[in-house]
Amino acid sequence: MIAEVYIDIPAKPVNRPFDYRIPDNLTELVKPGVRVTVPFGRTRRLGFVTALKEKSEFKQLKGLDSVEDHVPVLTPELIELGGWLANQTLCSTVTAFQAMLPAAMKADYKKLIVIDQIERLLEEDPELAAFLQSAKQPIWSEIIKAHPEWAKRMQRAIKHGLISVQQLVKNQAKAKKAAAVTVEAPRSLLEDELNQLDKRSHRQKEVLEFLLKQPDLQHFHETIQKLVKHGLSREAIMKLAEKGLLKQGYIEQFRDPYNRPVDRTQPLALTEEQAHALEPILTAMQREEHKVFLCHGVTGSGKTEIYLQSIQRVIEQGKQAIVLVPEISLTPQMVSRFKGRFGDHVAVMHSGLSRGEKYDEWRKIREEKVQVVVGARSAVFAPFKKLGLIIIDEEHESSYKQEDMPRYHARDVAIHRAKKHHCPVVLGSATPALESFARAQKNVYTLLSLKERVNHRPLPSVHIIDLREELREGNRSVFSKELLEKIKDRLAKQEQSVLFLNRRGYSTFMMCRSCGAVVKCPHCDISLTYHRAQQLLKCHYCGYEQAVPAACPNCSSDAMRFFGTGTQKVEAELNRLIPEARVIRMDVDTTRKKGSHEKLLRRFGKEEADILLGTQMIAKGLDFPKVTLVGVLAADSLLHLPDFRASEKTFQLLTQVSGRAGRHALPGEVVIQSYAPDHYAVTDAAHHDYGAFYQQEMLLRKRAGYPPFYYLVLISLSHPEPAKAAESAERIASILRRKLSHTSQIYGPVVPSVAKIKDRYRYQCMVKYKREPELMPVLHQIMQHFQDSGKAQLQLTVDLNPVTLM
Ligand SMILES: Nc1ncnc2c1ncn2[C@@H]1O[C@H](COP(=O)(O)OP(=O)(O)OP(=O)(O)O)[C@@H](O)[C@H]1O
Ligand SMILES: [Zn+2]
Ligand SMILES: [Zn+2]
Repeated sequence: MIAEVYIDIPAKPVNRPFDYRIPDNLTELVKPGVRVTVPFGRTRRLGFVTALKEKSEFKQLKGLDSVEDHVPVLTPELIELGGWLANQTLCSTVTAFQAMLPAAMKADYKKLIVIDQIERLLEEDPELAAFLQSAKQPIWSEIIKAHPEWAKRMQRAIKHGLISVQQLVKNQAKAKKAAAVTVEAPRSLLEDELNQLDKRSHRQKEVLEFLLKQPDLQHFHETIQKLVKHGLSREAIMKLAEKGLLKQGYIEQFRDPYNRPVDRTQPLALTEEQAHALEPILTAMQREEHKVFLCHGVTGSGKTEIYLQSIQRVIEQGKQAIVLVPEISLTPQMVSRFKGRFGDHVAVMHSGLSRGEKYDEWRKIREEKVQVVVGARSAVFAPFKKLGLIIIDEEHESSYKQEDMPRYHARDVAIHRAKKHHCPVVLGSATPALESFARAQKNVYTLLSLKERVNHRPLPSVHIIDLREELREGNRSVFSKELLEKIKDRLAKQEQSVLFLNRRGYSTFMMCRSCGAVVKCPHCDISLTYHRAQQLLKCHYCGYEQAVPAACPNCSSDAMRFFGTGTQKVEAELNRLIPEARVIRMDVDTTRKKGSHEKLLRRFGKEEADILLGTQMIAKGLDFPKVTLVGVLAADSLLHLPDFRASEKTFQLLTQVSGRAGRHALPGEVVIQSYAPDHYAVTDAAHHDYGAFYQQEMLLRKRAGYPPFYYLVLISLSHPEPAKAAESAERIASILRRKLSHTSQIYGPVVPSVAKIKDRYRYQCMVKYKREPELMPVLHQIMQHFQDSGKAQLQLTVDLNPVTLM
């Protein structure tokens, strides 16, 4: 038999399978979807088997080395999906496969040292020989780490042909195992032993007595750790094992990242609007019909309950469900809503988990130990075999688009998978992406609307404050008089406030007041950010850091000042203005440590603070009953980004943040401070008017020729030499102009707003099109050409439907 294998070659993607002969002893084990180790060139690499066949067109085939998985890690559906993904996003198939699996499954390439001439080695370097012989698996990098001085000696031994180096492909994916015991002997033998033991062996007696009380002795299988917890003696257990009554073995264990009690919840009686929205979803599931629903419901309208009740039905059908949630709203609060309803049927996947934890959650899915996964973007690849439903909450979130290879959008993958499984997709949001709402308008998606909050709770009333006015009246604080009054009022009433600022750090950048120069990163064309805690200026692209300069690097003036407002500065000002208020600050800096995010929110939930001050990460998913005031400190911080989605993002953010207020019995109020108080993104958000915003924004997009009226492709390249970068960019633009139809518009090449990153000069070309049958073939050609022509220095990326143009 012959296996087709996609090989993990990072440098130069080879986008086709290679044929390998399957040795006789492995025929049973090699199946489509397993990972294998194969010889490739002079090395060994990991690969994915995608198909088996009888014959190959090639003659001299190499054989497979070994098989890494007992159970295929890719299902037939995922193998197909990988091919589709590679084609859609112009990446190699292996890259697509890797994106679908937890990181622990990536190969770990190591160099193993093998002794070839032991006698001569013993003579020449007895110390090294002894060491290598005693090591279980002598790995080059590990030895060098422990004994750097041995590098020379090992190199000499290699030169003399005494030892050699072999490429070893290590499988990082390991299940955690715990020592366990089973009962080997029949009940009668245990009883005999119990009677024979003398007094001094009372610890062994305890173990036997415990075992004899077990109802199903034959299938008894328990970890030693658990038995010891029951008060039994480890030594006694071992003694009984030595006697052959018990047998030692292992139990595979799942690390449980959410190992904490959750209160079980019951389905709520639905409101009329909820029932209306749920019904068509259930019908589609019943009929095994693929449909995409757009559930547009105002904040607090109870979308989550609709998700929960449709998942309930999925489980009853014996099928499985995927729930995608944006990374930052994958809070413990969110997770416990699903765990509370479905308990152990839920796996959770997000970036906060360790490698091992992620791998274990993935295995629970693969081994069908759970029916539901709640996770961030990549959970869309959960290897369920009988998908009954895919839900994407906050479907407008830009984090559903992956920003590196493969550049996929989770929405597209979800719809592709759901088609294969004949099941519905539910996209939910209070502020759907313009593209999605437009599709619903055209009946490509089915619109489900929830116009009211649960139990007719009012949406919060919103006040817009004109910051220019405040400044004219001499108020230089980041707080308008009105907002400050309202915060004090909540404090008096013992209610809570949430303050939102779309920035991080103490101040964003450093500028010279004398000449206007901004301190920039020497490797990237971007201003450095001041980090107060370390007193450093840092680059957010490449990590470069430097001390704060005393004088302007441009004109030597000492008038260097920090500009911009960050959460730290606001916190300091709050402490000054309202010293009695207890403030929790949540931003990248205070939530860096694992679990700190959760801890801060728990404290706020327990009312240990009056004010929650934070960045984006507090904009979503939070649901605290005592929050009656939300303040947005600078609504326009997003509005002026060079991005055609700037207004849409501003509208979405303002609506989401406002939605945190008055979600329970107490009515809520929102204060939006802005330098552009008349901008429709601000006023429409204040009026909770998605419809008006949609109309206005669609008009502008149509005029400017942006999505959803046109599709975009962004082709970006970078090169260490500016001239080479420019030349390649010109070539690409001219290929596009020559080969695409004249209905498509080609822009560029242009230098993007960040002109240089990590000492590489950047160029971009953009294609706008409505229908372009030649697009994919031409893009594939361009990728192929620039990869093959040995231009190793050139980096080229193609981004279809980019979420940002920066
Ligand atoms: N049928 C119901 N009866 C009573 N309470 C409900 C019902 N449905 C939802 N709720 C409650 O209403 C609140 C808001 O619901 P939920 O968080 O699901 O809204 P949402 O639409 O997801 O909001 P957002 O878009 O702001 O996240 C929650 O506290 C939830 O428990
Ligand atoms: Zn200067
Ligand atoms: Zn940099």
